[in-house]
Amino acid sequence: MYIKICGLRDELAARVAVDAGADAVGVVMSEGSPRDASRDEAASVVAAVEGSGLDAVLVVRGVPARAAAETALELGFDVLQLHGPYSGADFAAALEVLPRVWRATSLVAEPRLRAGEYGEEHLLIDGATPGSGESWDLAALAEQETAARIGDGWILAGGLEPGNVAEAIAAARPWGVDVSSGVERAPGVKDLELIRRFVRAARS
Ligand SMILES: O=C(O)c1ccccc1NCC(=O)[C@H](O)[C@H](O)COP(=O)(O)O
Repeated sequence: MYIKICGLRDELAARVAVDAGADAVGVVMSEGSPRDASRDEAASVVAAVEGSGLDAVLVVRGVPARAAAETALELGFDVLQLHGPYSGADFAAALEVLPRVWRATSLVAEPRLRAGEYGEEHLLIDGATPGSGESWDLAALAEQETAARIGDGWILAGGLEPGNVAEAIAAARPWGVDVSSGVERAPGVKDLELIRRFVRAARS
């Protein structure tokens, strides 16, 4: 199970994610988010995971795709996660700059989702409001027709936490999981022990 800890802004939390056995760390650069990171904060997270084998993922919403990819490249990120209503053309533009781009959206916004439709490396299926910590109904993902249409290699997000991630994995059968609010003690403030517990629970 591939595990991404999202919304990091400091070196210590990034090192804890590495030591806990996560596969990726995410940095959100999105105005209005309680996790909106400065360039310096983003660079410190990238530096903390460099050489560890973890993917450093830049998460943006509402930023033009090519500009976001250029920022990801400049700051040393491995992956760009375009979150929200980006088009196939936006993905093509980002992919000209960076070879690894993920698409993040929800079944509410895009009921007919298919992994890889926009040339993305991975599809992240989130709840309706990214970074809200709100759980959503995973029943649709378990339906055979929907699961077959979506395909493989997708990441589940939205309202996950140490106490529910194992059950969510069993119900939805994703390739990976992503968490932000569920490993925080306040919006935007990561709890190091919850990061460790989340990774353990997702691997259990
Ligand atoms: O986390 C944010 O504040 C955010 C803001 C704008 C766009 C995306 C954002 N987060 C993206 C993520 O990948 C989150 O980890 C994902 O939505 C899950 O969040 P949560 O329900 O809090 O675990």
